[in-house]
Amino acid sequence: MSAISCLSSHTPTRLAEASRLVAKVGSALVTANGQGLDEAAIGEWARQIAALVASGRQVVLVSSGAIACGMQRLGWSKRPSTVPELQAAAAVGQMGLAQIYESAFGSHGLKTAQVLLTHEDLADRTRYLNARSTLTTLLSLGVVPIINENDTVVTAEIKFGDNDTLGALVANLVEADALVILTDQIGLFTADPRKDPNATLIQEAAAGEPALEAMAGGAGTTVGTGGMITKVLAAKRAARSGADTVIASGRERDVLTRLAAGEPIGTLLVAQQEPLAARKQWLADHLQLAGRLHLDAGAVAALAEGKSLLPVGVVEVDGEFERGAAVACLGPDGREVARGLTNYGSSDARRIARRGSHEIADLLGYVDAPELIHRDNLVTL
Ligand SMILES: Nc1ncnc2c1ncn2[C@@H]1O[C@H](COP(=O)(O)OP(=O)(O)O)[C@@H](O)[C@H]1O
Ligand SMILES: N[C@@H](CCC(=O)OP(=O)(O)O)C(=O)O
Repeated sequence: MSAISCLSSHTPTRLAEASRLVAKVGSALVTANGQGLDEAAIGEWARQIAALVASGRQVVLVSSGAIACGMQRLGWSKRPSTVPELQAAAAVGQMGLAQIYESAFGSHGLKTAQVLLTHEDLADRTRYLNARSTLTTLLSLGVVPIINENDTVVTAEIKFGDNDTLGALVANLVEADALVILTDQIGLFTADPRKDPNATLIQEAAAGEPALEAMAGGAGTTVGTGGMITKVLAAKRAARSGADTVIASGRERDVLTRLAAGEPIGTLLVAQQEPLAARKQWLADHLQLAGRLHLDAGAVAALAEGKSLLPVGVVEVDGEFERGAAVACLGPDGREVARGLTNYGSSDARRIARRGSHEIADLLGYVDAPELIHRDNLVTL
């Protein structure tokens, strides 16, 4: 049996016990492949989510489609190439999304809340905690939060871009039990089925299994962003907080309610690790880091054993950063092995790199801490 073959596809899945779910619907689905918002499909998901809420579950919906909807409202047949035009389309289209969700859920007696997030909102610890308490309050009030990226204010460099990543970060933020990614395929295939007619569906695998990344390709249409690779990586991220991920077709009849009843549909990517502590989770979810510390092999081994990072194991420091910044720790092969919040800014870190902790006072004239990164502020990857 290969590492990615079915584990237990005929037994009810853990989704049957999931009390908090994040469902993500992709651009291609929401907009019927860019042809304007698919009201019938949106009505179907709203009906199913209303049934889940009525049964005591909490559901967060991450919905794409602002840019595609805005393009249609503005009468643009081609996706614009400039960032301000894309942002303008998103601003126009987000109104369409909000309107349609409000009325679809309203017809089932449910209230919705619009939450637009950026990468920076989730990287800043205070804003992250604010977003978390707002979302959990909305859920406890029985409201369905509808989340999208705040496309209008972000620049290309700091965009989530695809909403799969955003869905995973939201699943971690609210500590969801499951992330359900609905798309235009019935699941993850061994290769892109648009290109390989012999591709077969993966029914179940471990989230984070490296072989999955080799199978997953890019977006299938010009409307979608990211494709399957971002979904596979999203499952890996969501697994860090213990959430299982399902990739399934949003056009499958009653897909959400059947999944929540434990029925195996699409591809189930099972979280296999113990959930990280909330603070470490936040650290692991940073998409951008302020600098990079190059470690020697001994330091890499020490981190793997759960120890703090001492300056003696750091051979080089890249970037300019302040004390308290989130930085990457790279092994001798250049791979990121850990990340953490540094006790020293970059210029001091350079001065104490390769030196024993007892030398810090002489080198800097002060000692903040004997470690460059304390193990409580460090997460290994
Ligand atoms: N291994 C794979 N299995 C299934 N689909 C794949 C695979 N690799 C690439 N794809 C493509 O990913 C597309 C879905 O991603 P995307 O276009 O970004 O949609 P969405 O807007 O739902 O995120 C599919 O239409 C398919 O063409
Ligand atoms: N935030 C963008 C969505 C980005 C996007 O298309 O993502 P995806 O649904 O993952 O292909 C929008 O609303 O247009």
